[in-house]
Amino acid sequence: MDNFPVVDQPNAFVDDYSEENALLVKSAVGLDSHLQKMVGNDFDSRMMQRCLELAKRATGRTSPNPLVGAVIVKDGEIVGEGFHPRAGEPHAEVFALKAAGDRARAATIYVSLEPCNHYGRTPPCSEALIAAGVAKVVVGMVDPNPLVAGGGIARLRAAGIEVVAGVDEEACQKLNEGFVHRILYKRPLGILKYAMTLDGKIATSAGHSAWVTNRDARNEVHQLRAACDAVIVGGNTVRQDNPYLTSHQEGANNPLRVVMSRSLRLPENAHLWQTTEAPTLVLTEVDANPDVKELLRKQGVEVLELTPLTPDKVMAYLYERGFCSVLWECGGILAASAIAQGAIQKILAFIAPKIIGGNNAPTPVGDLGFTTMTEALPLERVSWRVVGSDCLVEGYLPRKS
Ligand SMILES: Nc1c(N[C@@H]2O[C@H](COP(=O)(O)O)[C@@H](O)[C@H]2O)[nH]c(=O)[nH]c1=O
Ligand SMILES: [Zn+2]
Repeated sequence: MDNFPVVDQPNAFVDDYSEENALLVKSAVGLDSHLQKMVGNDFDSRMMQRCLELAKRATGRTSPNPLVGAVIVKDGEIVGEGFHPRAGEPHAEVFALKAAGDRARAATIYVSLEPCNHYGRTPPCSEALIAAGVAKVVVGMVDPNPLVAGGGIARLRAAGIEVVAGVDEEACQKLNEGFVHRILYKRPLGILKYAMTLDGKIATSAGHSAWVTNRDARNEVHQLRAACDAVIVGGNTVRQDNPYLTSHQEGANNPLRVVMSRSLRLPENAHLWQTTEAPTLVLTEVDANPDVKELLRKQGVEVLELTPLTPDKVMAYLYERGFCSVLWECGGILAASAIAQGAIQKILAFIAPKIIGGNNAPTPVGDLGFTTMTEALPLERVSWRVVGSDCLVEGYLPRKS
């Protein structure tokens, strides 16, 4: 399944694309002669799904840019593919065009995000598509970036190219929800993830939390981390759980591990400082213990002072750092503060069918100051699915007006 040379070596294939590779890709997508006869939405949707598959090859590596995939089809055959590997490198369309060469002329290109129309770190893809002589462009979603925002589509149409927009739009939007949020609100998308028992506890009253969920759910969390730019915990979580916060997957992205600690009462030896597969950033306040700062820095940990250290300030800082999505894996007190400050938009709650009891056992979200049920935050766009023996509930917090 993984043997697409054009995909596994995104940059190499610019020069390396061969007829043989084209055939490999073609058969991998299942474009046999009977599928070549598919027309209209089924075919468009299939090609857009392929774009998304390609885009995901760069999961966690493109911020502040989006994940984008492109496929060029000529006479029912894929003649070029590409994806955006990271910010500063060519866009998906450019890789696909290089791969297709002359075969791009009069072809259709599928791209999961509207082609850009601006000179950024790279020249506009709209002009590259016009120069290559493509006949039709099928777009997944319009680019919310004000530098593009429909301008790419308009430019292509003005050049006489047929443009179809909105194919599998929902899936395209979902893949880049962090990028879209970043562009619209000038903050990374905040995702609060927690694992609780059926009676709403994240640990026993003695603080023991390994493990609430089953292995499948934990694997899912690792994948989630690989798709995020940063993961945030508070000092308490470091002291109690001594987590790694990595994606635990060979070759996958690891997020920046962020610890928020005003007091800097942190253990001298923690997995976070002793593992090097992912960078660690400790955020604290200006007057925090200088000895601990020194000790952390000596262990290769980046230490920064943000005073006052609040969730919104942290998200503002991570936005400046170019991040699109940030995973909050903190305890209830920090989670409540992050929700109250609007630092969290999305909730992922793993629910394990276990009962732990205990009046003092911690819960996923601390006090929000609500006294009546009418104040409860109603999640929107809620969905749930079974992950191993657990249930995963996903939803979005309403935006404050
Ligand atoms: N990565 C990507 C696009 N990204 C668009 O271009 C912006 C970044 O431009 P630049 O700084 O030049 O890389 C990014 O914010 C988004 O609006 N566009 C596309 O057509 N295809 C791509 O593969
Ligand atoms: Zn572009």
